[in-house]
Amino acid sequence: MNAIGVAAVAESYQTFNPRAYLQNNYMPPRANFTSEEYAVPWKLRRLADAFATGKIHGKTLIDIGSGPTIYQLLSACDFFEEIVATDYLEVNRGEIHSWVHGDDPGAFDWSPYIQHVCKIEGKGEPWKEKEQKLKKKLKKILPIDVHQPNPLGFVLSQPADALISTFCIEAVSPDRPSFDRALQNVTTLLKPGGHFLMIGGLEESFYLAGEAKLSVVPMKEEDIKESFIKAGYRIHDFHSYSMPPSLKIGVDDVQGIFFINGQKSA
Ligand SMILES: Nc1ncnc2c1ncn2[C@@H]1O[C@@H](CSCCNC[C@@H]2Cc3ccc([N+](=O)[O-])cc3CN2)[C@@H](O)[C@H]1O
Repeated sequence: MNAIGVAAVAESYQTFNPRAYLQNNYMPPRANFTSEEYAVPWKLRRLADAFATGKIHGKTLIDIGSGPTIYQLLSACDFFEEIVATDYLEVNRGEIHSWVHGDDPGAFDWSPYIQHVCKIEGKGEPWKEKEQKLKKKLKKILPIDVHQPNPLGFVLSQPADALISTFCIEAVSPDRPSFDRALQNVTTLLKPGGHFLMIGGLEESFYLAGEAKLSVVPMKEEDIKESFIKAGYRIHDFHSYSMPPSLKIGVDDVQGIFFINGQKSA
């Protein structure tokens, strides 16, 4: 492991500002729900379609590097008994805790996301029901370090039935070998035969979150596929999205977004 690079990443995250990060990526123009040509509806569609197959379900889903967001869990919540959110930073775990417990008037408003997901899932589910369902299932919000062979420490009782992760591993890995090692580390948390849904940035080298400027290891489509195969996954589905110029707003240099559905070999 590139210990110096990983330490530098950890240092850079000390000034990560969750509110600035949410503003940059989860408010307009990126949070434009009018068409799936925009990034957020594209991501929500990928996740809704993956869970709609009914093939990804079980007792526990772990979200790797949740950040301060919960949108990535909205379509999953019908298919798991419990959902575990994780992040390296207490400030991000605190943002999720505030949303779950509704005890902070300044907490981020995810209702447009919940309404959009209910609409595209087409089950006629009232959005407040989905909101309550997710809050009830989000039972644990744990510290994680994907660079540790045992990313959750020894907290986990048994392997998860599925993993999900959005924009995390490429944004915390100084180089490709570190990315591959981190993917292998988190794969130990998943049962054989379990699915891992990952969304992330393509060809991204940096992003901003308030004072913090974070480095990202630029990954191409083929790099992601190769890393998943090396980590022992069968690739069930892969989609990529190209960032329109209107969404290149200076908060990062991301060129596109990938979605991958991998199944851990039994
Ligand atoms: N060692 C570690 N282990 C686990 N998690 C760790 C570790 N270190 C930091 N973390 C944790 O991982 C981080 C996850 S947020 C990473 C952001 N990724 C880049 C950003 C995301 C984004 C979002 C949306 C759109 N879009 O167009 O819609 C584009 C883009 C592209 N830019 C952060 O929560 C940190 O706290």
